[in-house]
Amino acid sequence: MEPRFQAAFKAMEELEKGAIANPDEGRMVGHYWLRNPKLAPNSFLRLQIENTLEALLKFSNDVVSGKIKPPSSPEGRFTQVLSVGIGGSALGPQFVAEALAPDNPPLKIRFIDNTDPAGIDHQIAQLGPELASTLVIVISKSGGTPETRNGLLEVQKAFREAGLNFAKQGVAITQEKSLLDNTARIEGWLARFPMFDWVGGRTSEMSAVGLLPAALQGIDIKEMLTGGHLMDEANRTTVLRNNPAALLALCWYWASDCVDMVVLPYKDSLLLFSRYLQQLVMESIGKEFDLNGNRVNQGLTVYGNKGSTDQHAYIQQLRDGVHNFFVTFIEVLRDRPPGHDWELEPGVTCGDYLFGMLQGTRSALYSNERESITVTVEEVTPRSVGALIGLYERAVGIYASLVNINAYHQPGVEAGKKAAGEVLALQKRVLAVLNEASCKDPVEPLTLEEVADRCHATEDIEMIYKIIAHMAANDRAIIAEGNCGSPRSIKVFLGECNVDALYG
Ligand SMILES: O=P(O)(O)OC[C@H]1O[C@](O)(CO)[C@@H](O)[C@@H]1O
Repeated sequence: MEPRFQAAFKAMEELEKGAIANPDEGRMVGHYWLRNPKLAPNSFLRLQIENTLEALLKFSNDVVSGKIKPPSSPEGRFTQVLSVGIGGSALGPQFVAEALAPDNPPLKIRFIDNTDPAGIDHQIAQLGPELASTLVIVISKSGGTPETRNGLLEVQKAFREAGLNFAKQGVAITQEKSLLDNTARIEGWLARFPMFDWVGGRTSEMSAVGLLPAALQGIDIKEMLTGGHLMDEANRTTVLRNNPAALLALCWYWASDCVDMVVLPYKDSLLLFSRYLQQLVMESIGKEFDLNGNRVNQGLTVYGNKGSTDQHAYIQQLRDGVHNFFVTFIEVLRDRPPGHDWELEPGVTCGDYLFGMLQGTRSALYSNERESITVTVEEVTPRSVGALIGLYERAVGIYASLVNINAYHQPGVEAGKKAAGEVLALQKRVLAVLNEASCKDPVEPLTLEEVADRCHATEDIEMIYKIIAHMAANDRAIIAEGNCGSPRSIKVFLGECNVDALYG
């Protein structure tokens, strides 16, 4: 493997110097500069990074100290953060909050990371009167992701209904001049922080995306950056056996007949690490074509929660069942902060049990020829979390070089987004057809075949059935009579005719 690693190291060196490492999108890949701005290929980018860090530190200090206040909160200061974002604009902040937020943070954080109305309602309801002291951070690199836009619109509605001025409590993190940036600027939001073209969503935790929410929770973000920076330095050696990320990528390569990567941190606070890695690894490595255009269908499937909890869920299958995986144990040496430990039986602490479970599971797997990797950190601190993120970011990049794919684009995601748009367009046509039939006198109930025919979408009849079932279940003025279980029996019409839509 040595020559291939030397090629991967060279590619990484070029990437760090500002090469167009994401060729399809014509982009540089600069997340390593975030923790060492001196590496940035020019002084303009270096200053952008430094100024953004300085600005967000000042902003978070002012919010935490109460210098920046919400306009109409009885507490007189911000007490909550509501983060609206999805994918790379949520997973890092969620992981870091779970891993590092103190028990009583200066601001507590909540997330809206979906376009599920009930989920959004739940988050807003949980805030209750504290909405008045909630700082809403809307995070979207592109500034146009529909789920995030919907979350924003829902939150803004809640603010209006509570008689609050959203702009005075809203912060945008997005690329300059994106739709979100323009909205925030025109509406005069409290603050805006930039996302950079050369930082991908899934590697954005150490940009404003991850750093601002972390700082507001009282997490030492400079330590996170230091951890990432030190890890990057260790990963720059071209001596394979001394390079942690290269060794990790080598293990993945060695195990790549087993495409399932089970990540098991034995530490509750690292529960969301595997969820975070799911995007980082799968969106980066899961590719149809290699860089030469050959179909390769690459991928590593990441899952896992935490040990020893998962031992009582699926470890049975790992030990005895289908052998299509390798496990990564994340071992944390420090059980508790110093001075808090006690022996619950002579010579044994609670943490000793956790340790025993990890080692026992590892041995039990090994005895049945199931291989594993162990990543050990001394304790969960901002520095070690920064280092873990740095380790996996670099391992993904190196692995991508080994299998000759572009780790930094996500063409497959676009297909789903486009298809979702087509479903919503079809829904509008269905509504128009139903409206026309429902405006007749007498109303003309239609079968699904008739709806599909009039929509000129006979091939989409199943989707039309789904659209109608969904709308009928949601008080949308659609009346569907018949038996859901036998779609041919269904007849549909609207409860009222919308004359404007008919002629508009
Ligand atoms: O930050 P944005 O532009 O809203 O995108 C959110 C996420 O959507 C994706 O583009 C596709 O899932 C991710 O790569 C990204 O992290």
